[in-house]
Amino acid sequence: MTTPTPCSPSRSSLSCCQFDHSSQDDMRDAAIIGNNNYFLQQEKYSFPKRPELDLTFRDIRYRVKEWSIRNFSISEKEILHGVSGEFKSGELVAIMGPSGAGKSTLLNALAGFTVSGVSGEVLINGKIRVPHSERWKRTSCYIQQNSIIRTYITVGEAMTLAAHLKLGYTISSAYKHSQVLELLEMLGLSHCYDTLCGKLSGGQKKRLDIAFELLTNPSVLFLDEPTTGLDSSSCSQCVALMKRLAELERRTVICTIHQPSALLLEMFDSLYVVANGYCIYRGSVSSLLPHLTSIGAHCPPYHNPADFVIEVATGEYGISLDELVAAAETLPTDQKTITLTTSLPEESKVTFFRNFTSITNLTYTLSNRKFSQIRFGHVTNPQSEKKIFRLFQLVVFANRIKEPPPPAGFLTQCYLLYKRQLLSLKRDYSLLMARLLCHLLIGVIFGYLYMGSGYRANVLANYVYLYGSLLLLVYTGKMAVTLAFPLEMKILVREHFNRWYRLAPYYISILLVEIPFQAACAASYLIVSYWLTAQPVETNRIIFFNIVSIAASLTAQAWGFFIGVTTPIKIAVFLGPIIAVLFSIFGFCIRYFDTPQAFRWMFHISYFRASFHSLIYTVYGYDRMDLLCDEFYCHYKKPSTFLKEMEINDISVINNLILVLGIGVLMHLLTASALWCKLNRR
Ligand SMILES: Nc1ncnc2c1ncn2[C@@H]1O[C@H](COP(=O)(O)OP(=O)(O)OP(=O)(O)O)[C@@H](O)[C@H]1O
Repeated sequence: MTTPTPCSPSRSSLSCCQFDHSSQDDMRDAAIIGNNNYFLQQEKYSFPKRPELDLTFRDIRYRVKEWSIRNFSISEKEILHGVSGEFKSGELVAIMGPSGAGKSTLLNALAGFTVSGVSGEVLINGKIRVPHSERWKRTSCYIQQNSIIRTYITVGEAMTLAAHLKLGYTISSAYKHSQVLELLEMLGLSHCYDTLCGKLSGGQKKRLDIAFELLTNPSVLFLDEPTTGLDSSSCSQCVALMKRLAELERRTVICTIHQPSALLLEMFDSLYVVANGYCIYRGSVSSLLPHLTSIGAHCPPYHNPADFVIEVATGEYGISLDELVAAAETLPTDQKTITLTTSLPEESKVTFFRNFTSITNLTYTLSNRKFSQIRFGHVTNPQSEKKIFRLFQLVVFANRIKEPPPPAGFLTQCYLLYKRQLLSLKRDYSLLMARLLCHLLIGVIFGYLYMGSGYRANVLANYVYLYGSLLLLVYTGKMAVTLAFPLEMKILVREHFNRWYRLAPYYISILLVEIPFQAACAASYLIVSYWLTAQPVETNRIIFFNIVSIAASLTAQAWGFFIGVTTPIKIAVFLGPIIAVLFSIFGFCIRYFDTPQAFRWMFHISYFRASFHSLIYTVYGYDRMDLLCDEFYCHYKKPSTFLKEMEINDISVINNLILVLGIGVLMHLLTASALWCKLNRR
C-alpha cells in the first residue's frame, strides 16, 4: 500500500484536489480499507466526535412587526403560537404541515437561524441554549432549501477548501483529504470529484451541501425542505441518507418536508405537524393515524397518511384547528431529560447510576471502552437495565468526545477565501474581461473626442473630459459591486452561520480581489485617455492624476459595497447612481460660495468634489506653463486664471486625497458593520 503524501499546510489550499489520480485512488483505498495504515487509523479517532444532543423546545413563539399602510401604524403578527416538543438524538424528524403553516419558521427558530422575534426556550440535553451560542453553532448545522454553491469550482476543490476552513491545520491535509473522499463516497458523489459544482444536478447539490457540513461531524442537522425539486427516486435516496445520518453516531436530523409519499413517511422516526403556527401532532409515524382516528378523522383506505394529515389540518374533515391543537396537547411527552456532566469524576458517575437505577452490584470497566465490558449486577426492573445501558453508552461516548479541532486561523482563512475567489475568477473571467475591455474602449472614445484638449487654452473641453472621466470611474467602481454583492450574500449567510469562517477574512478576501481589479480597470482607461487627450507629460502630474482618479474610483466602490449590503437590489440600482450624481454636482456646476448654506456640508464631504478639484489642480496647477492659444485672445492662456475663477487655486491635493481615502475606509468599516449586523442580528 502506498503511504499517502501529506499535504503540508503551506502548500496550495487546494493542493489536495490537485493530486494525481493514481495517488488519489491510493488515498481513497488507504482511507476506506486501510485499517493497516497506522497513520490514518491513529487519526481516525482524533476526528471530532460529537455528543448526542436531545433538543427540547418549550412555548416557542415568533412575532414579526408589520407596517400597515391602511392604518398607518406598525402592528405585531404572531406566526408561531407557543409550540413545544422534543427531538431525540438518533431520530430522523419530519416537520410537516400545509403551505404557510410555519414549518420553515419553526426550523429557523430551532436552528438559531432566526433569533429576533423568537421567544420561548430551547434546551439542549436539558440545558437552556443561549441565543447566538457559539457552542451550539459548532455542534449543529443548517442546510437551506436552495443550494447555493459557487458554480466554477469542482466538487473536490469545494470540499477540500471547506475541510481546510472548518478543520483548520491541526489535522493533517492527508487526513482531511481522506475525510473528503469518505464523505463523498458515503453521499454517492465520489464520481463527481472533478465536476464543477454548477454542473451538478439538484439532488447532487443537496448532497454536496450535506457533505460540506458533515466535515465537522455535527450532532444536529437541520434541513429545510431537502426533497423539494427532486424526483421520487432522488427523494427516497435523500431521505434514506438522512435516516442513515441519524442512525450513524446518533445524530439528530430535523427536516421540513412537503407531503412525502407513504413510503417516505415510514422512514421518519418522528413527526411534528404544524398548522397555522400551532402544533397539531407530535409523535411517531405509527401513532399518527390512531391519534387522528381518536378525534374522529378516519383515514380512507389506501390514502397516504401524509396527505391525510394535511387535509385534516386544512379543515377538510370538519375538525377545527382548536380541536386538533387540544388533542395534540393530550399526546404523551417524554419530558425527562438526563444530562450527564462529563467532568464528573468516574466515582460520582457510578454513584449516580446506582441511585438512579437502584442497582445493587454494579461493576464496569472502561479500559478499552467497549460496552461488552459493562457488567450489570442485580437490576431491579428491566426498564432500568435499558436505561442504564443507554446512560453507559453516553458515558462511553462522552469519554470519546474530543474538542473539535480549531478552525483555520485568521490569515489562513483570508488566504483560502482569496484562493477560492481567484479560482472562480480564473474559470469565469468573461465578466472581468468585459469590464476591462469596456474601460479601454471608453478610454479610446473619450480620448478621440477630446483629443489634444490637454494643452489648449480652450480649457472647457478638457474640463468636461476630466469631469466625464471621473464620473465614469465613479460609476463603474460603484455599480459593479452594488449589483454583485447581494448575490454573494446568500453564500455568505449560509457559510458564516455554519461557522466556515469569520466575517473579517471573508470581507478582506473580497477586497483583495475587487480593489486591484478596479484599480487595473481605472488605470487602463486613464493611460489611454491621458495620452490621447495630450495631458502634460510630467512624472509628478501623471502619478498624482492616476492616484487621485483611482482613489475616487475605489471610494465609489466602497460606497457600492455599502449600498449593496444595506439596500435591496431593486433600490440599489437607482440609489447608487442618484448618490453619485448628487455628490458630483458639487464642485462642477456649483462653486462653494454659490452653494446654499444648507448644502455646504455636502460640499465638504463630497469625495467627488475633492477628487475633481484635485484632478484640475494636478493638470493646471503647480505653476504650469502657458497653454497653447490658437486665437488672438485666450482668456485661460495662463492656467492660474482658470484655477482662480474656479476657486481652486489654493487647494491641497494631499488633503483632498486624504479625504477621499478616508471616506473610502469609513464606507468599508460601515459596510463590515452592516454585514455583521445582518449576519448576527437575524
Ligand atoms: N418575517 C416575516 N414577516 C412576515 N410574515 C412572515 C415572516 N416570516 C414568515 N412569515 C409568514 O409566516 C407564515 C409561515 O411561513 P413559513 O415560511 O414558515 O411557512 P411554511 O410552512 O414553511 O410554508 P411553505 O411550505 O410554503 O414553505 C407565512 O404566512 C409567511 O408569510
